[in-house]
Amino acid sequence: MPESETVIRLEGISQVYVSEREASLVIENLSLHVNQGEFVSLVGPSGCGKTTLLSIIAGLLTPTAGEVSVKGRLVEGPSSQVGYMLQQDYLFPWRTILDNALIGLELTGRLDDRSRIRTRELLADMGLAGTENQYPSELSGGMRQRVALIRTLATDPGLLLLDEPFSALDYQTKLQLEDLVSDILKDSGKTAVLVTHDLSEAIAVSDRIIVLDRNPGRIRKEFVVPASIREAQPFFAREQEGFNELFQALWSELEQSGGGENIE
Ligand SMILES: Nc1ncnc2c1ncn2[C@@H]1O[C@H](COP(=O)(O)OP(=O)(O)OP(=O)(O)O)[C@@H](O)[C@H]1O
Repeated sequence: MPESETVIRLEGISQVYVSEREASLVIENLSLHVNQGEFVSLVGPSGCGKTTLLSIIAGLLTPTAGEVSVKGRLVEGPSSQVGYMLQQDYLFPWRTILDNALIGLELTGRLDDRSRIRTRELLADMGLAGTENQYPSELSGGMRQRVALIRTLATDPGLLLLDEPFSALDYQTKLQLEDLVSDILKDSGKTAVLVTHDLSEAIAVSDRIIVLDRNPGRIRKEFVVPASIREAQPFFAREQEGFNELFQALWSELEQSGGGENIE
């Protein structure tokens, strides 16, 4: 793979958290490359360092050791190249839906007529036309999470970091949002890293799945999702040949890593 096609490069990453009582090695010597347009999921037992890794890629946390670069640049802090979406929508209750969706553009000094029109289009594309002047409390959980997604996409980041963005949603809404996110990423050629405890979700949306071990966090095993599953929309991916076999293989790895307890 040529250098230019690698979007995320983690080299020898270690993370030690130090508290008053102890120092704990949470991630040890982890290296990972993610290529342009790839959708990679991180799965693993609770506490194996998945969110810590996303924070390091996002530039919110400087690793204790190792190097991280995004699109060939060393990460030294947050960048508008990277969009981060979390399990909770963190919409501001006092701002309207449109103003919530525009906040990233506002904060990065890129709010103009064009970006405002584009954000309104995104709201309409995602079935939220007519909600622009409403407040978050007037919307359902699934609608609010779509607004959070639009807020993340409005700044047009090349890389999306998704930390369990669908886990608080009901099953039907979760499937709809998986399809939506997958379509958007495929159409725009964006790169994404998803943290999830849901193995079916990981298989349905990803090109590659990384299973992590804990104490300390390391890569245990990597699975490439077969083309027939990758090419199907997430909803139909679950019916493809090979889906159940991959689910069993992932489940077995997670059990051995001691992480069966939170896995769906
Ligand atoms: N700021 C911090 N200070 C000290 N320890 C931390 C800090 N953040 C995380 N940890 C610890 O580091 C370990 C990894 O946490 P992290 O949240 O990255 O794991 P995770 O794999 O995302 O877990 P989960 O699946 O439960 O969300 C855990 O043991 C956690 O308690």
